[in-house]
Amino acid sequence: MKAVHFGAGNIGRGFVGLLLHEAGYEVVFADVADTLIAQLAAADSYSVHEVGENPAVRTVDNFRAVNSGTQEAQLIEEIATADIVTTAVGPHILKFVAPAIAKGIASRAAGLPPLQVMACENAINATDILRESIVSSWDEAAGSLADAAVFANTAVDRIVPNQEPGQGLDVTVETFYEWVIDRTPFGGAAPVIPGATFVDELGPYIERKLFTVNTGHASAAYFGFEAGLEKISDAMADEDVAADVRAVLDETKQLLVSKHGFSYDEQEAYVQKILARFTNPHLPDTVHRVGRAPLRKLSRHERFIGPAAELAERGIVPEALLGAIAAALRFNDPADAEAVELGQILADSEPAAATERITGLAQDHPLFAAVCGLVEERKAEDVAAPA
Ligand SMILES: NC(=O)C1=CN([C@@H]2O[C@H](COP(=O)(O)OP(=O)(O)OC[C@H]3O[C@@H](n4cnc5c(N)ncnc54)[C@H](O)[C@@H]3O)[C@@H](O)[C@H]2O)C=CC1
Ligand SMILES: O=P(O)(O)OC[C@H]1O[C@](O)(CO)[C@@H](O)[C@@H]1O
Repeated sequence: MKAVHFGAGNIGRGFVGLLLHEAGYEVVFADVADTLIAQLAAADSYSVHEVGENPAVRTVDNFRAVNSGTQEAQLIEEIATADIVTTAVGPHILKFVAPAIAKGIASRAAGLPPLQVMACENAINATDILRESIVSSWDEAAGSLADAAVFANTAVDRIVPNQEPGQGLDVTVETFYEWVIDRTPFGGAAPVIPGATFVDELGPYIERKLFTVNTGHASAAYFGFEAGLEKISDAMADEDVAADVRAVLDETKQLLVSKHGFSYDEQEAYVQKILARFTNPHLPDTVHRVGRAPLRKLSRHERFIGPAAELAERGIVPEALLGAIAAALRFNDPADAEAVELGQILADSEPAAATERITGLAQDHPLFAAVCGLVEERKAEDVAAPA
């Protein structure tokens, strides 16, 4: 059994690649980072260090590597003969990996079972996003895409921080993980991945994960950044930050319980478990990594505006989420390209235009005025800031 996995970064090596390896797949890592691909090609194995409660070290071997930027023919051949293709490249990168996947699917020999494609990204229905891009570059002469590939959405959850320099290919991760996969597209022929959980209705799980783990984690990052703290565990040790994060998760809990019918107690237990994960002092995780890409995180259906908009539509003012959005607007990390772009939008545009551009909210949406007020405040701070 062979899996081609795009993105040999933190989640690629420390989570998806590990679980595919443990499921018995030979993993072919595809990435555009030359040094990383050279390291993987030269290595026989790497270690995944699980830190926190019940720490463990797992070894990954039986992998190969291909440079998806420079070795297209080899990549297409790997995909043509694979059982599974997965990605962990970032939601905005999916459109760039789609053409090679389309060509690989088109090159499959007649009689092979359909290629099983799963995007493992922090985005609602990331595989659908990938499939749309594959459809756009599909060559109709190759026959029916639906006969040649099956696409399943997934939700992935494991905190994998940026790795310390000098660690080589080894990855430090938290002990917890959850990979939830929509079983329904496989029609009885789902892959056997013991570390994954297959469900018949993925939607509520994806939304619960994004609006709890990711909303909470990013809130800790933005509140922590505002408080001048560096590590996520230090941010969570700060009483004010912890209380603000808790208040945010109370609001998303209210939405998730009423929208998806999770019981109050079940959601509370989920929140408690996640808050404990954020405090893990063994993870060298920073507010800069967890707060990365604020424009993506502030977009319309993402972890802040998504739940805040739905609460506002229900007549509820999401005070705590608005606090987190205000903190996100202050995430001016000069090393983060999206944070720099966010600063530029705030500087160059009028409040209403900036709000629309950053959040995708329509001006007549019940959340718009409150967010626009925050944008206005943020702009005033910049104007008032010393040069
Ligand atoms: N790190 C974490 O704790 C978690 C991350 N995620 C999601 O997993 C995805 C990946 O995140 P990380 O592994 O943290 O990022 P990362 O930056 O460590 O890894 C991404 C990898 O993708 C590669 N890449 C970029 N463009 C590419 C292309 N065109 N073709 C092939 N490879 C390409 C990069 O070189 C890099 O090695 C993101 O969607 C993220 O939201 C989900 C759950 C947890
Ligand atoms: O690219 P993103 O959305 O910041 O993804 C990383 C996030 O995913 C998580 O691992 C949660 O699964 C968080 O640790 C982290 O904040």
